Amino acid sequence: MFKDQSLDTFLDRLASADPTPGGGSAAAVMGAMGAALVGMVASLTVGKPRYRAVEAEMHALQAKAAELRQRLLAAIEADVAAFDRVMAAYRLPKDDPNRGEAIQAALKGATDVPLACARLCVEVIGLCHEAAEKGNPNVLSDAGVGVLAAHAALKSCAINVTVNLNAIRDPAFVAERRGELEALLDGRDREVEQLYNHILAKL
Ligand SMILES: Nc1nc(=O)c2c([nH]1)NC[C@@H]1CN(c3ccc(C(=O)N[C@@H](CCC(=O)O)C(=O)O)cc3)C=[N+]21
Repeated sequence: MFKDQSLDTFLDRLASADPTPGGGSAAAVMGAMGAALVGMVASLTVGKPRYRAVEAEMHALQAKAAELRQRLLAAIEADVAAFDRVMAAYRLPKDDPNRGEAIQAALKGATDVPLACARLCVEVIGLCHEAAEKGNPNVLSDAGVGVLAAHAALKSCAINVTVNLNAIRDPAFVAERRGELEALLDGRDREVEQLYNHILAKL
């Protein structure tokens, strides 16, 4: 399991010529890192008398961040499985009558994994706002790193969804997924840029 490997081993495998883990798994790692940074802000806020007013919210934030981190960590593995299936389908003999269908089915799976990951990243970005606004100000910069990581993850998921959709021949599937992706991305650059600038100004 990739998630149980050391960071060093994971990065070696990412850098290798093996197709997986690929950019899809890297996106999930970035998202998980964003969630972990929200967790850090919440952990450094709870239990301190100075932040008693936000104690309950910070506990909830901590729990939500932990859950999202767990789900994004699972997406590392899910993306490996989904993209391995794509590679395996492409490697079927060219004259195999099932090859085309196998590729299409695999591409759909390899689209839905990063799309699900994108949804989680949008949630992490939402949590970063709360961490920045109500968390311990000593770690405001960490909330900033978290939102940038989650945003990089979201946009990376969008790249993988898009590249796969471009090879899918089912117009209804493509339109539906593209629509959801656009909704997830809508206004996000501006939102993150604003939070980033707000954080920078308060450091
Ligand atoms: N959910 C998802 N996750 C991904 O990680 C993902 C994705 N979708 N969609 C597409 C991109 C691109 N990507 C590649 C990785 C390795 C090769 C690769 O190893 N190519 C070899 C050929 C390999 C072979 O044919 O055996 C080469 O170019 O020489 C290609 C493409 C992963 N992506």
